[in-house]
Amino acid sequence: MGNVPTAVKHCLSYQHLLKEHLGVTEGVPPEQECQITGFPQHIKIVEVGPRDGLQNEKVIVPTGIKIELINRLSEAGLSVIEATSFVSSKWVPQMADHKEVLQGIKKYAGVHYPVLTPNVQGFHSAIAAGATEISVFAAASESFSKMNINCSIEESIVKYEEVVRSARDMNIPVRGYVSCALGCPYEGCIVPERVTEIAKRLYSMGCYEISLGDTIGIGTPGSMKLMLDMVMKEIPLSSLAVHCHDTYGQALANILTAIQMGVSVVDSAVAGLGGCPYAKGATGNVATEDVLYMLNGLGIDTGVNLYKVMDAGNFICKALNKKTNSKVAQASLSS
Ligand SMILES: CC(C)(COP(=O)([O-])OP(=O)([O-])OC[C@H]1O[C@@H](n2cnc3c(N)ncnc32)[C@H](O)[C@@H]1OP(=O)([O-])[O-])[C@@H](O)C(=O)NCCC(=O)NCCSC(=O)C[C@@](C)(O)CC(=O)[O-]
Repeated sequence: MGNVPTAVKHCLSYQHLLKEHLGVTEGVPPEQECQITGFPQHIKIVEVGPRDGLQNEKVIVPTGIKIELINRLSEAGLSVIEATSFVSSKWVPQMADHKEVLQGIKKYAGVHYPVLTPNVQGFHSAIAAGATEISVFAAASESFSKMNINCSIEESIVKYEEVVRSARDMNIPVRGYVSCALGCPYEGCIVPERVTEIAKRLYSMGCYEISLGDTIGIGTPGSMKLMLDMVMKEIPLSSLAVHCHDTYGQALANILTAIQMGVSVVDSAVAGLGGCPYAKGATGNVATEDVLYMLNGLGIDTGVNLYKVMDAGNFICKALNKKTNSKVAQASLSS
């Protein structure tokens, strides 16, 4: 839990809401009574806002703003912050300043700053810019793979094998994404067998963690459970993460389902920023603030200070001239 005091850890929890916002003074259960058994005791949040959250912004965000956002997120106690992506600037112009961002941020002790790399070219650029952890991103949908990275799933796996081999030679940890794990914007339904197969291939080539992406936020607790039931037979639970977008308002329910099944790594984006340039209509990732509020209410430790994440959310929303997508931040701003 680091050195975040308990009072802060539980800020904006159910108890806080009752006492501070609704003025209830009697019968408020102590925090520990809200710790529901059967959940992981600690959840690692992977903050993807600076990359997944910003990559879809049409107006180029100044590099200094991106750097300040990441620094604020580091100060909030997040242990993993996906900083940028080393993809082609012709494909994703918003990430063209990857080198400047990675080199400009303050590197906090104990905080990991992975970056996306689609091929060996991206890997070498990332390493030259000082990356110490990378992610590769495959899809469970053939059409999405073509649209997103201009190659088939099989071709992407061959490229990633080369990236992972190069990374292993340099002791660089690699995270693997499987997009369209609960549905595809072009093909619709994606069967769990396909997701499992791609996840297994990424895991066997050496990815230490597999993040299962509901790219278009179409999943429900039912489809999340079906998919995880199958993937969990092939990949250790401790190596799985969920990456939920909130297009259909199901993200928190899907995350709750996943953590009830023992998943202990959750991706999210500050202020619910985001969307994928190659998944038309997909809205942002689940908001980090909302995930934290739910986990705080369950008495689950994250080591992250919700107030500081909200502050980072206010900062970036102001810079983008946008309203936050976080329900918790909205409620807090209006109270
Ligand atoms: C993968 C490529 C590069 C293939 O793009 P391509 O055009 O097929 O690549 P190519 O190898 O034929 O090269 C063409 C040009 O791109 C350059 N190039 C080639 N590679 C790189 C590189 N790494 N960095 C910089 N430049 C690069 C290369 O140098 C060349 O430049 P030119 O000679 O024309 O001047 C392209 O399709 C691309 O960059 N796609 C962007 C994909 C992306 O960022 N998508 C969004 C992130 S994924 C996501 O959001 C989903 C996720 C992860 O969040 C999970 C979920 O929600 O599901």
